[in-house]
Amino acid sequence: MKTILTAAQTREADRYTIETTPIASIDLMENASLAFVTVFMQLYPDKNTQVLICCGTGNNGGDGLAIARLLQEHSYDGVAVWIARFSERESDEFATNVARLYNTPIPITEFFTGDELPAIRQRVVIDALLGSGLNKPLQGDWLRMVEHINQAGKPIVAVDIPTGLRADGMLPQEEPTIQAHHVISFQRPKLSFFFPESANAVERFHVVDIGLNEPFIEKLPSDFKLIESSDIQQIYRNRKPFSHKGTYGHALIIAGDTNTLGAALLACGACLYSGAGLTSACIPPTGLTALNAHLPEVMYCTEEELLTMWDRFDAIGIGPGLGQRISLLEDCMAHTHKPMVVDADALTFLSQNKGLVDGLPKHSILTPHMKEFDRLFGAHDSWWDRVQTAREQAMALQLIILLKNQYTFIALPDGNVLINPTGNPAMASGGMGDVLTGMLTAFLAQGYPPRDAAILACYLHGAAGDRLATDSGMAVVPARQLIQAIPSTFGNLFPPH
Ligand SMILES: NC(=O)C1=CN([C@@H]2O[C@H](COP(=O)(O)OP(=O)(O)OC[C@H]3O[C@@H](n4cnc5c(N)ncnc54)[C@H](O)[C@@H]3O)[C@@H](O)[C@H]2O)[C@@H](O)CC1
Ligand SMILES: Nc1ncnc2c1ncn2[C@@H]1O[C@H](COP(=O)(O)OP(=O)(O)O)[C@@H](O)[C@H]1O
Ligand SMILES: [K+]
Repeated sequence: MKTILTAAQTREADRYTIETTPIASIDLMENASLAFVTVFMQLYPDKNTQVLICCGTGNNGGDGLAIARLLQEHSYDGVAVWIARFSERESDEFATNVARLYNTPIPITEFFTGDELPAIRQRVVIDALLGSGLNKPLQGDWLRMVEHINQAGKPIVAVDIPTGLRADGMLPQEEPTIQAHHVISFQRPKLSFFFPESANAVERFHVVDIGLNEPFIEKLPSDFKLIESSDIQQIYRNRKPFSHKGTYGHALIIAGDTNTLGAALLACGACLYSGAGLTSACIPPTGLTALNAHLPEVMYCTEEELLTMWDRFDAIGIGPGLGQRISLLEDCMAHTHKPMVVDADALTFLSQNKGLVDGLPKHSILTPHMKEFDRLFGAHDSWWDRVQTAREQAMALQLIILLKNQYTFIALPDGNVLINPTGNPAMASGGMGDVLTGMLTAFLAQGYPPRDAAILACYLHGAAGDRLATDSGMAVVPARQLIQAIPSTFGNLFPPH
């Protein structure tokens, strides 16, 4: 897992690296600029691309100047530089790089006001106006220049972070920023990239290593960690020789009502395809034919039968499409003490009966989307606040709160918040959450601790969606199809020995 840093912590890592390694600040800037240029050249390999680099006079601007020089050294001969001299202050590294740039043929235009800026004729703009040093909203000349650049309608590649976007903390919806098509961010993605409020500022981001001291960074106190594929490799256990269905646990899905049986079928299908040894479905009798037709591997269990069967199940997932059958949640809570997965209608029921939340088995996994979350824990104006609440509630209630979104936040009882990097907008359609519930239940049934089950399920759910969207070029990934891609996604990530 990678620790996500605040802007202040990035400065700390910067200072520590300079103090403890034989690297000067100006060389660190050169590293960062070279790392940027390496990715930029992959994005725009045509050396005839006309590039305008807009620089401030701090270190972000210093990066921009170095990038201009390096692009020119790599034979990009249509490079031009604008310098926004809206402040008296210049950083030392900026000053050094200006002097270096004046030794090249690159045209440099300096602006002392944001009024009457010339039209942008270049094909691509690099935004190096302000970086993580941002300390107030853009206004005046800065704002005019940022608006001018956005209005030019050219692809924008931001250095480190789009100008105007805060790296962390609350993101006011209406604050203007550069609207970047790509952001090439140094050492770590910024926390704000994972919040929906940054959608206009960041279309895609790339992260480059610039040589900051990694052991120091990993020791910095941070509540936020980004999940990586290596974490999945560590957690996942391949199926063993001589194993049998009993080895992989018995999962129970309590879901579906007469008109919402599909949700139950999706959750059961995902549970089956995620490797539970046995899957039972407690669905209404009217769904039996559909269950047998669609998922003959899954066993049917009536509400009456449940009364004598609770002990047989290794894990229970409850909620998708449960409708009127919601009293089953209380039965379930009365009879099982193992962590369970609570989703959809079961979450709504909890938000109407808040006293019940305390009675959930510790380390149970709640899977609210934004609206379900706010119904449970109160309205929030920003994702920053929502995630803070998730963290506090996960600790107070000793539950795992999986706050679903493009980047799902997994708030753990120990106060850590994990961010899942997989998944894409092709997955934004009904039933996708039911699939996640089935996957979570399957991993719990297989004996993964709840934290590991949450990480595995979120990561593989998104990875299966990414495989279909990216490798198979599907613009929309229906939940049913995602279920079928689960086994091959596993197989791809963990080839059998
Ligand atoms: N963190 C690192 O390890 C490295 C960072 N580098 C670069 O350094 C950048 C940070 O540089 P700086 O700290 O010099 O800051 P910036 O270049 O982001 O900003 C310069 C100055 O602008 C002023 N300012 C902030 N918000 C403003 C606003 N809304 N309107 C007008 N003025 C405003 C502040 O006084 C700030 O110090 C990073 O984003 C990155 O691009 C790289 O040079 C290499 C190493
Ligand atoms: N843009 C997106 N990128 C990645 N994942 C997404 C996106 N939109 C939705 N998802 C995933 O799909 C699921 C949607 O869950 P939910 O809203 O509960 O769906 P439903 O109730 O229809 O089953 C979540 O796991 C979420 O992370
Ligand atoms: K920038």
